Amino acid sequence: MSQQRTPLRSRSSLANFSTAGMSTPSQQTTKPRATLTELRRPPSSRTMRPASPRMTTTRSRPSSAMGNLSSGSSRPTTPSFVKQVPYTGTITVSIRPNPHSFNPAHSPWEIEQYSNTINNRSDSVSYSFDNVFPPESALTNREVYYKSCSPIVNKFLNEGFNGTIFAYGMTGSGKTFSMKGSDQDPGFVKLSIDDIFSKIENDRGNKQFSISITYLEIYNEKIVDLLNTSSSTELKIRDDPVYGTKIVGITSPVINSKEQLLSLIKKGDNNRKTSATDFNARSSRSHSILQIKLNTIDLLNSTEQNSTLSLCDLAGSERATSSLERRKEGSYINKSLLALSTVINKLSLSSSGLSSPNTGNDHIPYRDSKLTRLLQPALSGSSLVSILCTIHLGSLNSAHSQQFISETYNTLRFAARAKDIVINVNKNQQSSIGGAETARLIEELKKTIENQKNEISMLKLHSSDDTNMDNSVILEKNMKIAQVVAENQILTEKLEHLTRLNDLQKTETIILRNDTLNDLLGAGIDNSSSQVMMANLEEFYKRVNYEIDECKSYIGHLENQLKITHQQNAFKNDSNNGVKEHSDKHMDAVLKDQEEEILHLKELLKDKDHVIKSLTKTTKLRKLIDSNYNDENKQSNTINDPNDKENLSNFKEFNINSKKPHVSLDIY
Ligand SMILES: Nc1ncnc2c1ncn2[C@@H]1O[C@H](COP(=O)(O)OP(=O)(O)OP(=O)(O)O)[C@@H](O)[C@H]1O
Repeated sequence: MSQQRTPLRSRSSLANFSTAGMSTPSQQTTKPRATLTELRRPPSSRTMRPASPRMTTTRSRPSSAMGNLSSGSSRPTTPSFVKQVPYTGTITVSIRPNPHSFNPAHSPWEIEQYSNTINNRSDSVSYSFDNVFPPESALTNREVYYKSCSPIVNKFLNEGFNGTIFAYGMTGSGKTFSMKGSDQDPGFVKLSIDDIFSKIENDRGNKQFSISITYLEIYNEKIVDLLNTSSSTELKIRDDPVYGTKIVGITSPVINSKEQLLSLIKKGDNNRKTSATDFNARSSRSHSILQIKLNTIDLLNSTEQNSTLSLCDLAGSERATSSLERRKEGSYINKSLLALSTVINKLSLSSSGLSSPNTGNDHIPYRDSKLTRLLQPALSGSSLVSILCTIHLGSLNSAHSQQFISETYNTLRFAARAKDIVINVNKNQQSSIGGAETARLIEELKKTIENQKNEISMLKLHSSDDTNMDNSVILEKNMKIAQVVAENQILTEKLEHLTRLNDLQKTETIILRNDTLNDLLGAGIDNSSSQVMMANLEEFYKRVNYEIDECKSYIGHLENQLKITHQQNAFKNDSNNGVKEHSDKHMDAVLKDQEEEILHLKELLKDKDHVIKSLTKTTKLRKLIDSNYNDENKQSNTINDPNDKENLSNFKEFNINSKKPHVSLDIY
């Protein structure tokens, strides 16, 4: 990717600006707490649709609105994009058999490609999906990607939709083969990155793009940052109004080039836990999620849009294996896949109108596993989704035949339920650069808080029903409630903070800040613009100082809150010994959250200090260059007075020769 860019005029956060705008070397940045621009969109809701006929012997399903690119399919298409927003339709579901475990003479399964159907000969059960690929080794990942994923990647790139692609299936069935691929046959990750960068290349005249990524794995129910495995602290999931959920403290490097992105992913892949199992010599023992966050600035109509593409390679379901460690991993894997299956089942019932809202049965247990919690935004309507289900067609006389048949049935049932889910996806809002969005952001934050409160009530309702449950289950449920309450408390704090910022003058300050900064950095280097630049710089200092004051006051507010929580904690421990243990854990979680918030804010302040220092240095440099070039009478290498000598030493300090610098701002 070329480094030549016109100045960025966006309301990106200061922390982002300092890594991108200042063209520092590629950094692994941990994002600070949400800034104004980060607070964008709460997850949107699912819609109900009329009941679809449940499984009989033959399932004929509507295709997803992403369009079926295969020829010959006669199935109707579900409603597609109506005037761009929202998207109402089904999840794209595709089936891909592993060619190595297929014996056509003995397999109970047969595939009808023209109708995208897979049938079991022994019991005449038949399933239809958006795509059912043939079990051929010659079928490339590119062909599968083109039919099952590229419509979603295109919507992600061109229309600002979030996209989620995940591979699900039994161990050894071909998930990693499809997602990761090989040098000869690149997988979905590489193919979507190719699409992203060719889009950037094509649109570089009219649009500016910035990309950041996160790459994590869920191993034994713990989230591991694949781009920074040195940290021993467990990463936590939080609700987030922009992306639905977010991981606190995960590294999120800004991407400078395709090569850098691919090498980061390679690094992450190498950090992933893999081991040999009974079915796969290099089995993934974790679920991995790669998120590519794209910020697009349309220079023609001065709008900005954010969208996220999530690529997930799930671990495979499996039966008990001989190794103790593999068994332990396997039980975590199976538990989280069961949670995913339950979520999919409930969403499918809800979409079919078969669950009753009043009984509380439509409560979707996203919090039962880290996997479902992370996929929650996607499955609850903030993302277009494509699921690739990989299967073993097997053969009746193979050693693993029974396991293959039952796992393939499980996978197909999962796929069939997923196909029943109707999602109503809003594309991410385009925001005008320079327009005040605070009021809308506040509304969205309020909605998220309200949704959380409903979830808390729902969870409480369920706990009060559970009179026959044993103590450990009740405790676990209570912990879940405490967790949501803690998250809710933090979002409420954030809302208060944002509301305080919503004073018109303060909002303008935030907007102007980035414009000023851009003017400052994007200014030419003649004398008059240098003066403008100096004036801007002074203005900028004032504003940053104002924000620092705001941050300090917020830190003070949080510290106060912390004190109150400490006091309440002490009081509760005195007065309520019966629930002391649980109360302790809950309070600890709240305290830890608040301490993290303070830490983040302090980091933000540090970032700002850093930006001020960099700007001071830049200004000094510009002054030097201006004075050197604008003095036409001066001989280029003659040093006559003390100021010139000082200038020379300053040039040395900056390690430059006295040539006019080329001013360019890169956003990645
Ligand atoms: N469509 C395919 N064409 C050719 N080879 C395949 C295909 N699918 C899978 N394989 C091969 O099968 C083996 C297992 O595949 P892979 O590792 O992708 O399985 P997996 O589903 O990711 O398993 P796990 O859940 O254990 O990680 C690999 O050797 C892979 O190369």
